Amino acid sequence: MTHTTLPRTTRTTTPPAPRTTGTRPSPAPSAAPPDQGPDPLDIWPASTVPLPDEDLSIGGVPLTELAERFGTPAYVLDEDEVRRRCRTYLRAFPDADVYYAAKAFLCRAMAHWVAEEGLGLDVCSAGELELAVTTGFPPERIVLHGNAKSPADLQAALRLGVGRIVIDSTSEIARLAAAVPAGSRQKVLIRVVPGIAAGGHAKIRTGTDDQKFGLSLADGSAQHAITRVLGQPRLELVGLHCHLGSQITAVKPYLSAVRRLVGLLARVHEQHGITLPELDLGGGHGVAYRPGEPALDITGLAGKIRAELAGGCAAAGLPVPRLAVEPGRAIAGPSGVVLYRVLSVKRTGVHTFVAVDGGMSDNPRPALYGVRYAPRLVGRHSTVATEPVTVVGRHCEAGDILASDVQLPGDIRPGDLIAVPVAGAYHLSMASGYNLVGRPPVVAVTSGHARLLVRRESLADIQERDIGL
Ligand SMILES: Cc1ncc(COP(=O)(O)O)c(C=O)c1O
Ligand SMILES: N[C@@H](CCCC[NH3+])C(=O)O
Repeated sequence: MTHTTLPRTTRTTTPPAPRTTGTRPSPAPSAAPPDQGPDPLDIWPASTVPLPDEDLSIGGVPLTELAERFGTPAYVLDEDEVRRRCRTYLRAFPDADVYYAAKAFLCRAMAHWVAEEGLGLDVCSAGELELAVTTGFPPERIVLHGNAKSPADLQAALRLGVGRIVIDSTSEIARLAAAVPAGSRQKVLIRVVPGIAAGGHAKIRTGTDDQKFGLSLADGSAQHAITRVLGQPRLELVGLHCHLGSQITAVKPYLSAVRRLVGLLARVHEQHGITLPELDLGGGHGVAYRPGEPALDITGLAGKIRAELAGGCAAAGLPVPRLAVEPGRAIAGPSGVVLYRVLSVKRTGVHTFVAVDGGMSDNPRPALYGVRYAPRLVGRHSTVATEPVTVVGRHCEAGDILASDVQLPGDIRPGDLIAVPVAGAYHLSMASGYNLVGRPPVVAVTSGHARLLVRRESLADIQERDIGL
């Protein structure tokens, strides 16, 4: 069996340092003194520089200028930060295939940057797939996922020639095999559930049994699926896949997964006499949403995975399979910032509610997982002491909370600009049309320039879809 390495033809060899690294004044005007905890800017893109009046620039562009030019709410993506994070992965995993998980955030520019950097792409729908391929993303560098792939997903994958399809259920096997044109073979992996609990919230843990993803090792479903796939001449089983969950900040669960999957590779070798050449460990690498929170160290993770894999394979008498990883959040998350304008401030006697012009329609994460963020007033220097406030959205739900119990100046008022870092992943990709407010635009910043990547969803867009009575 053969396997292909992701071509990295367009990647430049020396990653340039972020444009403004080293230009943050030290100490930064808005940075906390060392004895007062971590620097609040630690979780911002590396290009972030404090400006007068509590403004910040990202990619060389002041946030106040971006808010003026593009309106609010607006999502800002630091292109250099995205590229720098891609390169960190390629350096940490030089012998592996790194697939960016499009579900974290995808637009044409993002697909283009990721392709240029030499990564592959993990997609989970015909929509993500078509957007990437029509942007020029090489289909052979794409892996298709999904616990419930529709006929349209599979047809698009086969028509466009994706590199890998990850089998997630037994019923999918015959269906996929039947759709593969005669005379050709589709490379597939089997998504294995190793029975490992990891991830930032119960709703995003996928390595445990009894949830909707993958095929269990414990009950034999994974082994059964392997036998079934091997019986399909139009499918070429190239390896095993496993995705433990998301927002994982420890290395240990990954090492446990490696041990269990190497065990399965050894059993496959024994039972079927074949050596599977690939092992995809999925994504899930956690990031800090607030200063001082833990984040997974990618280079450390890579070294430990490599060692565990080499040791396990040597002990089992197997060659080391080619590794793949699928980071989403750790590439897109810290590269994005969202800007909101304050619309109202309400004091109930117990809480101060600072209501902004976005909300759960552009960021459902606090409502879904209780995630906490670190919003910041930008563009106005306040001399008033901070006090605890709750930043809420504009939607018709009391649970439309963006950040609870955060410190903002006591004179926070309508018209103020608020910026929230680590907003690049799973905000807009999970955005909804709730209350028909329209989804915010996406703006890229780099080298002192800003450009619109995705325009704001207008009332006309919304009305156009509704064909009437
Ligand atoms: C199969 C698969 N790969 C990769 C990812 C990316 O995860 P993360 O954004 O946490 O790195 C996900 C989402 O959790 C996933 O389901
Ligand atoms: N959507 C989740 C992560 C799930 C990842 C997709 N499998 C989040 O916002 O954290």
